[in-house]
Amino acid sequence: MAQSKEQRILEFVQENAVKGDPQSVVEHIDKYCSQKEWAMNVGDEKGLILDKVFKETNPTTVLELGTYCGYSAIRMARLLKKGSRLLTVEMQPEHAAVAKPMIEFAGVQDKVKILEGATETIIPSLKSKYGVDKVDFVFIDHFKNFYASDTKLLEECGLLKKGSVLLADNIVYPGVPEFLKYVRTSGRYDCTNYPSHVQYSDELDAMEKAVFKGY
Ligand SMILES: O=C(c1ccccc1)c1ccc(O)c(O)c1[N+](=O)[O-]
Ligand SMILES: [Mg+2]
Repeated sequence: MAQSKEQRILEFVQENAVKGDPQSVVEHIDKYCSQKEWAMNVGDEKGLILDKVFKETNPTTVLELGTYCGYSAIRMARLLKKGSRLLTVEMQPEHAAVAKPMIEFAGVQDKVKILEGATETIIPSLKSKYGVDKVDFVFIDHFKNFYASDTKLLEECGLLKKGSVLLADNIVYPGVPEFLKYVRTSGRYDCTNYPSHVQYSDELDAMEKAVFKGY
């Protein structure tokens, strides 16, 4: 069977990056995806925004919606303080099958757990099945049509606390208008927009930070 783009990215990392060095893995994914084949990792420019907001939050419990090849999970895990954990949800098995060895190659497998399945199923199980009380930081980067419904689901499941930070990718491209309207008009979030560009491109994009104000 022909190799997928995601498998080619993994192979490039395994053959060129430094094993056990998450920064090297991140840099090599960016190198491949900027020079060889575009891919929907959050990328280097928006990755710096992710780093900044993540460091400001200094989270203990992190949730990611949309693992893809593991780039942003590895990027966040390299900044995670001791004793913290990152749960990342991926619906597509073929992506999870690449992300797992990618995360292991980066050496962050003890901090990162991939949850395979649909967010609408997994989010309601986080407390009972994974022992989550509240999430401090949520990076939202999965199916664009699910951003708004999954944000409301996080609220309904009691997973957010006053100060929980949501950071959403793709505010401009492909765009998430329902999510943006909800977080900006519900009265439940303090929002900040971070203009940027589509990964590995000059096209405009942005990220949105939405800080939960409490129930
Ligand atoms: O939807 C796409 C997309 C659309 C068209 C072609 C390829 C990807 C996309 C583009 C940039 C992203 O950062 C991203 O997260 C996604 N995504 O699918 O989740
Ligand atoms: Mg994205």
